[in-house]
Amino acid sequence: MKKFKLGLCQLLVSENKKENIKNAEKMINSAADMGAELVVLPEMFNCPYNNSYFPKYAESYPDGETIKMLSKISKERGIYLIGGSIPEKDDKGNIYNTSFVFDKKGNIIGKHRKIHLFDIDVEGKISFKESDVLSRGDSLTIVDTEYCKIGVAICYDIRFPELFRLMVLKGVKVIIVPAAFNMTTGPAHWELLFRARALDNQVYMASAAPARDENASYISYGNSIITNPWGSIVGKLDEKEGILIKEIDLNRIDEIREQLPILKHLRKDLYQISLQK
Ligand SMILES: O=C(O)CCC(=O)C(=O)O
Repeated sequence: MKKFKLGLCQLLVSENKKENIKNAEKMINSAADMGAELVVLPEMFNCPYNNSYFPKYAESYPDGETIKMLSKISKERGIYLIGGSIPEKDDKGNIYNTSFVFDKKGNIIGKHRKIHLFDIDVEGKISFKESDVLSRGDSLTIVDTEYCKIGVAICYDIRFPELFRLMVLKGVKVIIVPAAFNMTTGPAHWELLFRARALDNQVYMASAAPARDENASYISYGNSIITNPWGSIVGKLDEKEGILIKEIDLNRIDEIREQLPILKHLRKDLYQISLQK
């Protein structure tokens, strides 16, 4: 199948975990009602994006309440679901920023633990140090679907082009990056990063972000987005809660790669990137 409908859910995240889970379920249902076959949630959609909340909101696979809801709804609605991300606890007590991915029968088909932790300090604007609380993941995440291979990364991961090129060299055609940019780096870099990764790799890129809450300790930029292999924006939300549904046409990837064969023109005799683990 060369075309499918992608749905992004941009939801408002509160301090109430149960409410967040309920809201996510409601929005997934709406996206499915609107015809989405692959639905995406934002980064940390069940928990405010703040280190002090992550340990308390963390849950383990497979018994966590958020994880169970995601599996149930993907089965009920017969959709692929990229469950944004949530704080995940392993059996050693490490906490990760993790995206759980489900197929149309509610089976888990992928689990991405954010590889690059968001440790930044932009003077006078924003500081964040995920590594104070979170551990980092160590693997690429690629899932097989009936449409194509789909890559998954989380937020700050998008700033590392090697990761995306590696996924594309492994045959990925669509890359989903649940994210929560902020009011400093969002206006400056958000669109640019999604357009650039799509253009560099001639793939579709998409992200769902939390809706903006001006009273939160970390203010999300919102602007959930889909970019295409030509580097253009296919659709984008504003800062409010909302759902974006767009058709993904995989034929466009083949056409553009035929006309502008940059992946064929790689000088692998001169340079190469490889996975070390
Ligand atoms: O890279 C950025 O500017 C934002 C990253 C971020 O918010 C995150 O990784 O959660």
